[in-house]
Amino acid sequence: MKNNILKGEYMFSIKFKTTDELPEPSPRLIDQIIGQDEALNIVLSAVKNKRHALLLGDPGVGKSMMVKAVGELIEKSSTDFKPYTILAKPNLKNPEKPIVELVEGHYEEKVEIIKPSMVRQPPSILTILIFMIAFTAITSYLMKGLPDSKVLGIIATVSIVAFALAFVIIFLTVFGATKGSMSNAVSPMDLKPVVLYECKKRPLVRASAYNVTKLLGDVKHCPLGGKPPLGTPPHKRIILGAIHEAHKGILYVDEIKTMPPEVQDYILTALQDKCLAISGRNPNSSGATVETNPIPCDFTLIMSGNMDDVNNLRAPLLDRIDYKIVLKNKMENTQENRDKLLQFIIQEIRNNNLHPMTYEACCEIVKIAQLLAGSKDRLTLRLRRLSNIIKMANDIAMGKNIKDIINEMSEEENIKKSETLPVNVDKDKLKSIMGVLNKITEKDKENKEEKEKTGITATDKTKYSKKEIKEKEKIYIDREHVLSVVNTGIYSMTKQVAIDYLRNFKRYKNIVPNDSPKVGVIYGLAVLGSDGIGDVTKIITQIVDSKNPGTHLLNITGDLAKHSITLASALSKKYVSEGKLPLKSEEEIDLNSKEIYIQFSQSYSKIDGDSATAAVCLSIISSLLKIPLKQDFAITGSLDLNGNILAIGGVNEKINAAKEYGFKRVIIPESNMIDVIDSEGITIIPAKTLEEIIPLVFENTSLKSN
Ligand SMILES: Nc1ncnc2c1ncn2[C@@H]1O[C@H](COP(=O)(O)OP(=O)(O)OP(=O)(O)O)[C@@H](O)[C@H]1O
Repeated sequence: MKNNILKGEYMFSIKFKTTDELPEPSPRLIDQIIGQDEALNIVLSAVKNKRHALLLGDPGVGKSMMVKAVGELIEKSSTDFKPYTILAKPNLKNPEKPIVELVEGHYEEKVEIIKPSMVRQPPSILTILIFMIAFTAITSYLMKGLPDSKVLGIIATVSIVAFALAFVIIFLTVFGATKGSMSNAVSPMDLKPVVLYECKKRPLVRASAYNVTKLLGDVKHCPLGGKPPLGTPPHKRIILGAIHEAHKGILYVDEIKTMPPEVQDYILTALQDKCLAISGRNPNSSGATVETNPIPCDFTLIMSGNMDDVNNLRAPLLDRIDYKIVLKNKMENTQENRDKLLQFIIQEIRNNNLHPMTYEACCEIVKIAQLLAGSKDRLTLRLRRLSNIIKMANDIAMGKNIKDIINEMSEEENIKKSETLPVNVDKDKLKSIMGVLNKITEKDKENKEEKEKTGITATDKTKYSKKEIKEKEKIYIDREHVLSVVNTGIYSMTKQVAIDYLRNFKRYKNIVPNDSPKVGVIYGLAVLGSDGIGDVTKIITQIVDSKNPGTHLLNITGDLAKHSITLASALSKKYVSEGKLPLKSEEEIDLNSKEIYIQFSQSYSKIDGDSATAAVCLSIISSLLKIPLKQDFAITGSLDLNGNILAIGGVNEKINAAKEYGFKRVIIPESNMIDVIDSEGITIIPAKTLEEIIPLVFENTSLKSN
């Protein structure tokens, strides 16, 4: 039954031709999460008990989705939640320290009558003028009554100073700045409290770790012009942080890799004190001098990131996170899980408003899920990638392929060109001719497109009833559409680079599958890029007699590869010296005088890994014994010092490469057989030990007859 899963009949527990026959999936996000039951239960329990949690896992396994689903649930269970409002008020004693208050329950704005006595106003121009007149009158009166010229002189000096002072004040008031901008000026409107945030239901606030302002809040600076206008009092310039908006709810911080250390310190303080003051984040702005009182922020913290990102978190913060939850990136390939994958396909179609999918296309998606999981008995849970493939297959089904886009663009280009015709061409006439021509070709194109899509032409449409046309017009995402996404690799950069590399380079590669047997020449298998594709590598060994015996590696840069080839060299020498191999050697071999050269021919990219160990070992044995190797196979497999062939990665990509290059056989480690998804078109030989495969790879004439 397991072997048949790809042929169709046992793929899903439900029979259908297209997904539009299947029941609608649940609209609740929590029911839409597949394959992460364990993690989901822990997150739910953490949130219920107000414990902090850290979600770790590969990209696109559903970390954000899980938090959103939890948010949806808490929103609905907010019956015991008391709404609150956060207000900012001016601090008349110290304007740079505005007061932020949390008001529980429903907040109603009070219309406060502000007495002028509450406000300290700067002297007005009129006051200064009256003061000046009075001062002049008093001075002249005094001057009249004072006969002593010395006293007169003093008074005259004081008057000049007073006049000068008054002049400066008037000058500054009129020309330098407005009254409102003077340091202590407060208009009655500026005394009104400002509502910073109204929270009516248990909040789930999301912020990216790198967005410091969004996360911790800020005080806007007071630029000349712009907003806020010059002279806006500090309490009106406060921006609340996500950390405060999440009070009594959940704060979800993603992208922890990008969280600066000082932000981690602030979060730590907030977790400990359950409140955090806001001050201006930009040290060069006027906001930096403002600091509020500590504002309540009692939240449950959920953070997420990829596994390696955890290294960016400071130990004291990590220590305060109760649950560290690792999400799975694969699930077992059982019928129950394939049904879940089908549920995911239907969800994606519904959530993204896509066309329905045929049964065959769904089967292909399962196959891709296996390929991305790297094994036949696993299905990937990196579902964003699958979702992208489904969306792109939908676009292709709608006829939006790359060629169409280029055609559309060149049509626009043609129209633009016609706009810039030489002056002697009658543009209007040309346009009308082009219009007629375009109409004719458009009709043809329409008919052709319609026929391709629905089997009926646009002109034929008149012959069918509305219901029949609707049925025929329906677009389905088919297997071909899914395959064209996968084959072009448009969902992955590394895959495209690998495809491009192979497309350009393959024709220059000196790979001759199924050639006559050759000494020291063997074909190994590799995978290019992390999401890459398989490739065949020609490995050649040459041995020369020398006084400096040793093994030299060519084209090898990776450390692991270097070590594995040292192992292969040692093991091959051991086999040859012991003479236990079932191979006829032509002559006695003096291993002490052999210098071994191993070349990974035409491999210009960085090579690493140990999956070529078995191939290299066979190649050295062949060269030492001068026995030709068959050329109809490619081989992959790591080796241990006892000659056991060990499992490798990317087996399916490697098998595909051997198939594509036209090899008849491929030898893989026996332990990798569980991973093989598609064995059609090539003979797969599982191997446990090196000795076991010797009769299969060397020419029969070279084998000892026991
Ligand atoms: N377990 C899942 N069940 C159903 N759909 C999923 C699941 N995981 C991912 N998806 C699909 O992939 C999309 C992206 O998932 P999400 O953003 O939650 O991934 P993530 O783990 O937060 O990724 P990243 O680490 O890149 O932020 C979802 O909107 C959904 O369509």
